[in-house]
Amino acid sequence: AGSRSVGETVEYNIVGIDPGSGHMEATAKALEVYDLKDWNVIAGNGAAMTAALKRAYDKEEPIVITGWNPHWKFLKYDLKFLDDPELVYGDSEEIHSIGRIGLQKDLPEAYEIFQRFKWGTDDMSEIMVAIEDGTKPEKAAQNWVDANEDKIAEWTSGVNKVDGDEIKLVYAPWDSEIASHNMMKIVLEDMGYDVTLTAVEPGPMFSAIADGGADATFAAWLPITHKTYVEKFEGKLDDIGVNMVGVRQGLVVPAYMEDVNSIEDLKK
Ligand SMILES: C[SH](C)CC(=O)O
Repeated sequence: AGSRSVGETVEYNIVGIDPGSGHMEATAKALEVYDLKDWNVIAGNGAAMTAALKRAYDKEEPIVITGWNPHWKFLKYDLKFLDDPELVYGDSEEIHSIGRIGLQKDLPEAYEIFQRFKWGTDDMSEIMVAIEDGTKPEKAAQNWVDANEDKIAEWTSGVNKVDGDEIKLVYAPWDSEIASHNMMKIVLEDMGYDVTLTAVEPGPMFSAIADGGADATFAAWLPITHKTYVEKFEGKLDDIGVNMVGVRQGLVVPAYMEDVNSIEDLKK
């Protein structure tokens, strides 16, 4: 019999993450745009996706996952994004800090810090890799804060400390966002805030800020990944600024899948 199609080698499955994520929305669109009608995306979460990746990678078996960078998987495994000529996933994206309307008036010092907050994919990856290697998120974030006082001073110098003001941060527990939000919790606590950090699904991450139940998130991937949510809550969110550039989402395969280099190749 001839060699199996790429689809047959992975039972036409793409291993995805949580249902409400921008990944899953973009991947559903990719199946349409690239006419991958026999394919389906398995919803799950980041941990299930990376567990499936490990199982396949250790046996050098084919696998297609929804992936994003920065993420520790690119440091641990030899992976590649599939070319996306139709730009369904966009190309380079940015992560934005989003606040509730009124935040600048209510918590001006925190707002100033959020306006100045910017760090690199390597900074985030440092915390993420430490967590993946077994360090607790709070400890991995504290270690990064201790080693990067000069960078943090760019966000906080000249900002007055507060005396126990409450601030509520929300984030979807993707490995990248676990890193960023545990780090910012420490920065804000060092500035005197009483910080509540709540992990929620992607939808509630935006709706909680839009209805004022939460104060901010640093997890909005734009212009494509979270476009739907930001449009849905148009006028009810304050896009405070970009905290990271050069991020990317898309379909990812191990480099050993040498004949699969574009989403188009999934039809081979
Ligand atoms: C961190 S992932 C690109 C986020 C998402 O897919 O919504």
